[in-house]
Amino acid sequence: MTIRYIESSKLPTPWGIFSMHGFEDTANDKEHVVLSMGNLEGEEPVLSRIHSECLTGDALFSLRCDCGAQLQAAMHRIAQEGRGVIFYLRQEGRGIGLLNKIKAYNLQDKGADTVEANEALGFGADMRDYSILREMLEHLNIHALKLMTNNPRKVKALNDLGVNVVERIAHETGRNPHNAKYLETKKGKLGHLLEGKED
Ligand SMILES: Nc1nc2c(ncn2[C@@H]2O[C@H](COP(=O)(O)OP(=O)(O)OP(=O)(O)O)[C@@H](O)[C@H]2O)c(=O)[nH]1
Ligand SMILES: [Zn+2]
Repeated sequence: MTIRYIESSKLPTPWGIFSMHGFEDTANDKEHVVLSMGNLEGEEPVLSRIHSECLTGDALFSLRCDCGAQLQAAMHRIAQEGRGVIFYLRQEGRGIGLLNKIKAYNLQDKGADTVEANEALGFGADMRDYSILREMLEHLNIHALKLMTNNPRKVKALNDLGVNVVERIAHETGRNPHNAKYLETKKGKLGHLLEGKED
């Protein structure tokens, strides 16, 4: 058990008032945030987003990726349903960290794709670990997820951990001229289910 629940508060947003729950991973001092709305308990699967930190996309308006648009769309959808949860996991850069992601972006500026850049830096294409979710789900009394994602590998990784993902909900948004090649690489090399539709 490395996840410690710390405290909860309200988080008013443009889409509605979420509850914000703070967790600490005592194994590496990472601080994770969960946003929730409505009553998560009970048998009905919970509309969910498992979002990996992307400082550039989530906070700095970067158009290199689709993260910011996906986060906003998830908040909007949960607010519309009145019930759901967003796990904001501090796994920046698919687990390689912010500074390594900037190194990877530098290689992409010179022509590498997102996978080649990670590999040139000595990392796997995706270094994320979702195992901390189990303790968070237990704490929140969540039994089954309807997961907003385009990434079937994420669904498989979760199911392998014993997390009950009963449905995948396509979550495609935020395509623009700056991230079109990046999204094609995610589709071609990382297996993301993307139809290529414009917003
Ligand atoms: N290493 C690296 N990480 C990136 C790059 N672009 C975005 N990221 C990170 O990728 C993570 C998001 O993963 P994605 O592959 O976009 O999406 P996903 O979470 O696997 O799938 P979805 O649920 O469909 O969003 C965030 O942590 C971003 O910081 C990149 O070019 N290189
Ligand atoms: Zn991003």
